[in-house]
Amino acid sequence: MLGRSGSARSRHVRSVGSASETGSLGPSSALRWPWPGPRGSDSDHTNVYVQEALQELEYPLRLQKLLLTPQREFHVELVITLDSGEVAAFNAYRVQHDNSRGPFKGGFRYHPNADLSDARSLASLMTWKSAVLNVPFGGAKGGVCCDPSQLSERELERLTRRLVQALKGVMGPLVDIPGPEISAGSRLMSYFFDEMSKYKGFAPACVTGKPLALHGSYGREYATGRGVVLAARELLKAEHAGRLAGKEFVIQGFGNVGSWAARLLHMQGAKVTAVSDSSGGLYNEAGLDVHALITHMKAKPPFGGHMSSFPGGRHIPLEQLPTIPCDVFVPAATANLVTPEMARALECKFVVEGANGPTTPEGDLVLRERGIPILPDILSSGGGVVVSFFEWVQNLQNFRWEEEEVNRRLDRHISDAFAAINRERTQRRITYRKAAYSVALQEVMRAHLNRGFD
Ligand SMILES: NC(=O)C1=CN([C@@H]2O[C@H](COP(=O)(O)OP(=O)(O)OC[C@H]3O[C@@H](n4cnc5c(N)ncnc54)[C@H](O)[C@@H]3O)[C@@H](O)[C@H]2O)C=CC1
Ligand SMILES: O=C(O)CCC(=O)C(=O)O
Repeated sequence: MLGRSGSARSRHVRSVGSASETGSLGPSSALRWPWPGPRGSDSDHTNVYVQEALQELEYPLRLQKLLLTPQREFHVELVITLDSGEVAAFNAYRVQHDNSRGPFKGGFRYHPNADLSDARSLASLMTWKSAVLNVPFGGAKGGVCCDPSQLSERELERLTRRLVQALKGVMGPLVDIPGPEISAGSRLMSYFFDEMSKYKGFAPACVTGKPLALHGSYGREYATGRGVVLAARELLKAEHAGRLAGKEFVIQGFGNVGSWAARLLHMQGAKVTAVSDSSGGLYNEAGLDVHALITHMKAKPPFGGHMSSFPGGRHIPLEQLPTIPCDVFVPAATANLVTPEMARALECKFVVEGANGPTTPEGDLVLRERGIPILPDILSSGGGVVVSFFEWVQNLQNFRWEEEEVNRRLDRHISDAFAAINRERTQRRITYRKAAYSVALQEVMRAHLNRGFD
């Protein structure tokens, strides 16, 4: 019953061209503990947390391996003609980690550092995120290794169409559904949908995060930021720390997730005293006027477009951000920024993770030792995938829900997930992160066991 390491869970890596499914995971006798991750990758922080939670769940080693390794991996080369007429090749990756609970789901990020090792860790994270938030998806993640700031809109479009052409055989509404991620917003999702439609017919459910005008859902654009706010609300309640109104927040990262979280917190009466983006930070002890800041950031230079020219706050260096006293620190930029050094510098009462993997395992340990509770990414950065699920459901039904309906249901998913994690945490006297992984692992394992292995 347990020995299915060969046929169903195959791994496949290709260097160029379109993807197909072949290959084998190798003999199960090669199992070791602790499992080092595929090809011994040491940058897989998700597996550190998975292994920690697994230690107390007493699953047989062979089943543990299912959870620690991706089901399939694809590496393709995308060749496009640049606007200059030159030809350029870009590497792209898709890792499909687990689909026992539903189709693979997760974004494609366009980033100069996108690589296979990152995609593995993030695909696994998506499996646990979907499970803990009770959406019927598995986990996947992709990356296109490029610097989007150096590519024109037309070049990004060509790259996205090439991506679909390379991976169309292993994606689709009931197989693997991408969504937005770093530097990949609704515009690129539209190209993905349009290109996929050439091969699959009308199938808006093949990708989420599309614009409203093209079968997107109300509420998806701000869903991840909204999820952060809802998760913070539940945390404060559970910790007897009161309500959001009046609380001080410091937010690292001012892109889709950070800026929406800031805006929604501001609307709820919380005080966002400091924010940062990759260029630097901004601080106002009395609370930043978040709406004015967003308007300023959207304006074109010389009237705006940059944090440092915003008149409503003091410009601070990036390293000063964590030292600003606050109730809640929200890392919403990129992975691994909360290192042990930053964890020691933080002057907050709570951390609510808005980014994927913002805290290194070593940073996590420092915060634990300091007694600062952390709400983990698999819960608090999950608003996006929850509303992506709603978008997928609406697309399959060819129907659109009202915005209030979307937001009400998102609130329910986040608060139910928080309650399940908090029960596990208090019963077993463990951290929020360990409790979240424990709940997620049990969900996924139940699915595996119910589906069987023959
Ligand atoms: N967009 C979405 O729906 C979802 C995003 N996430 C995660 O949230 C995080 C942010 O994603 P998005 O907001 O979509 O990306 P984005 O590209 O819109 O924004 C990223 C922001 O982080 C800033 N940043 C980069 N390095 C920084 C540093 N060292 N210090 C301070 N700020 C820095 C950038 O300047 C930018 O403001 C990522 O980890 C992503 O994986 C997670 C779930 C869904
Ligand atoms: O909506 C989606 O599928 C993207 C979500 C995602 O990649 C994430 O939550 O990290």
